[in-house]
Amino acid sequence: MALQLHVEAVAASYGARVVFTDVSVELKHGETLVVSGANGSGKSTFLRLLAGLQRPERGGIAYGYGGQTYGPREALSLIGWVAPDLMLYRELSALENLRFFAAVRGITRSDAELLALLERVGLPGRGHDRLAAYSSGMTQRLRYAYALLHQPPVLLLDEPTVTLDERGSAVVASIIAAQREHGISVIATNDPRELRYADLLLQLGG
Ligand SMILES: Nc1ncnc2c1ncn2[C@@H]1O[C@H](COP(=O)(O)OP(=O)(O)OP(=O)(O)O)[C@@H](O)[C@H]1O
Repeated sequence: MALQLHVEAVAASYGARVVFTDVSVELKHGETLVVSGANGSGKSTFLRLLAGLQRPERGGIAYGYGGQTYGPREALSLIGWVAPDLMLYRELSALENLRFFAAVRGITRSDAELLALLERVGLPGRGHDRLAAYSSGMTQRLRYAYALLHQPPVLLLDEPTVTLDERGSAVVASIIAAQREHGISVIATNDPRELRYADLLLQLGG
């Protein structure tokens, strides 16, 4: 099914601090939007609005999918989210984390499917290790497994390759490429190397 994102004249503030105003974007199925800008320009805030974790002060955000329109808060099952502040359970193994989040989402995944997903993100043979024993780059890889668990047509990636090595960055590149078949990606980044993913570029902060 085709997925579109419509963002119209959106503004965000925290109290008296205006982060951005009048941001509009149209994203079609298969496209990748890169959101760029200096520290504090509002990249994470923009992704949080798209994920329905925060409401815009003004303007509208809507996803079109299968002939229906969804606001961000109604679109949770359509969205996969990777961000540095995404918390996973350190006292559980990778596999247990994925089983838990599958249950929370009300989806059924066999252990074989979950292990295949871990292999896809570059964690073969590490499914039974507790996260407390994971490095920061391994934890970031697991965030991708979490985000892809329900095969979402919308992938929201905040600082996608933070803490990842070259092979980890290559895994991310293949996930973004695969997402072009499946829906859209929105990437918030300060890393100039990641501008190459952009079909559309949104520059925040002037
Ligand atoms: N929960 C919050 N309460 C108050 N102000 C906030 C909050 N979150 C963000 N801000 C402010 O909003 C502005 C934008 O922050 P945001 O994290 O969206 O920027 P960013 O472009 O993602 O930054 P970075 O590149 O450092 O990750 C900053 O001035 C920040 O201080």
